[in-house]
Amino acid sequence: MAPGLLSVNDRKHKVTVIGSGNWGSTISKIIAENTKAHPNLFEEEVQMWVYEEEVEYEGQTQKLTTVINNHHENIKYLPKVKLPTNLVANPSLEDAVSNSTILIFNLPHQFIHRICSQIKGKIVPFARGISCIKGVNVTDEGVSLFSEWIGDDLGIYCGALSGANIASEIAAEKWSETTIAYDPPPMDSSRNPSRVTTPRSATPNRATSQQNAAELSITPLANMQHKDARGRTSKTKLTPVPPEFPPLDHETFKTLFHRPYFHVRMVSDVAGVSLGGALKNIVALAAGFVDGRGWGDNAKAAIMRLGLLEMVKFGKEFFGETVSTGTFTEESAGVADLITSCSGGRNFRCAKKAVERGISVQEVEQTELNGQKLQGTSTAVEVNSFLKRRDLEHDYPLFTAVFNILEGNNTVDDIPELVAKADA
Ligand SMILES: NC(=O)c1ccc[n+]([C@@H]2O[C@H](COP(=O)([O-])OP(=O)(O)OC[C@H]3O[C@@H](n4cnc5c(N)ncnc54)[C@H](O)[C@@H]3O)[C@@H](O)[C@H]2O)c1
Ligand SMILES: O=P(O)(O)OC[C@H](O)CO
Repeated sequence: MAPGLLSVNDRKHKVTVIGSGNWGSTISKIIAENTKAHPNLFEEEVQMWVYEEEVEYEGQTQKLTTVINNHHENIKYLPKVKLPTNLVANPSLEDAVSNSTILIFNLPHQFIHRICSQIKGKIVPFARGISCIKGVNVTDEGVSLFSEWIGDDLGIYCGALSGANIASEIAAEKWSETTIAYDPPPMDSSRNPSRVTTPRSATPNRATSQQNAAELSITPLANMQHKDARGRTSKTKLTPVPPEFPPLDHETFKTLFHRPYFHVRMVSDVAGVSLGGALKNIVALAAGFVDGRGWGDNAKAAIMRLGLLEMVKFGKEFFGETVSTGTFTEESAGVADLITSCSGGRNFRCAKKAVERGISVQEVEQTELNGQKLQGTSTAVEVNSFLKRRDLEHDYPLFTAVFNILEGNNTVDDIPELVAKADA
């Protein structure tokens, strides 16, 4: 090689996780284990941005970041789980993301807008993101995915991770599966022809044929305008990943997240994966309501069936026919997440306790979750305001019932009659 020239893949990716809650800390643990295991691809040290707060530890008031860095445990949001020593808690958002080429967004969805405005223009231009956020972004104009919103706001490409993933089980290294949707512009995977790629299926849930073709040839940068799986052209003109870095493709992301106890399936349906994670939280509240009322497993199964139908309908109606029904019915991000969330998720548990005690779900959240945040309550309100503006509440009777129960307009006893309209 000529002196001064970098060989392909001389550089490594630096990874930052933005968020350090129950799931943020668990995903950080997984990633730090994998960066250590794959030094050819990633810098070993992983940054984890922590929303700083004071905690009581060993009889003293200390900063949460200090406790995490000294004792390798997030005592507030993921207690009793040892975190890898190559995971560094950082209270400065700007510092945590500086020079990072992979950004993992993992925090309650209500905080993401402010976080993005803080780091806009301060990240590596060719960085790529993965959103682990379970929620949808609802504005007056409509509903969008956080992966899209993050990508457009920061001028990067962002995929999505979601699955049947109760954090505490995964942190304890109990086996589970997840789904990562990543459908980047062809240029990302095209500029490294030396990389060996395996042929991918042509089903809508696998890498697109556009990607396959792109991996085998160099795509001129002039042709960078990219349509994703649902035909949406990104507003962002992306900066290509330089050739001295390993490509940021399905293979690299699978390597970053896959563990023996955390199995990853890569797909391209970003909308389906994101919507599955967001909407199942509304259904999990309904499952908690009927369980708290003492109606048993048959009622809960009915809620899951109706919930799945409304999830698929919502995806098809507002995100187009290119959202794959298979994502909802076959992937961890769909039906599996629905089942686990309706069995033991926080939304389910808090809704159940609320009915048992005759108090609001928000009161249970405040008293029982030690700072962790429910996503189902705000998603139910946001989705309802979106449907109401379009006069579509009646087409989504379960989502609407959950909203009205949260608001005190209906009770759990009204659910059978309200959802019967779905079958009428
Ligand atoms: N916990 C799970 O089992 C799980 C599993 C899969 C996906 N998710 C999803 O992952 C996302 C993150 O969830 P989580 O469980 O890590 O969070 P969490 O429920 O533990 O929320 C607490 C986090 O919010 C942070 N926070 C509080 N106030 C803040 C503020 N003003 N600004 C910024 N951050 C603030 C806290 O520091 C803490 O990190 C959510 O969308 C959730 O639905 C959670
Ligand atoms: O605890 P929940 O209800 O936020 O759900 C956690 C995960 O999303 C389950 O996959």
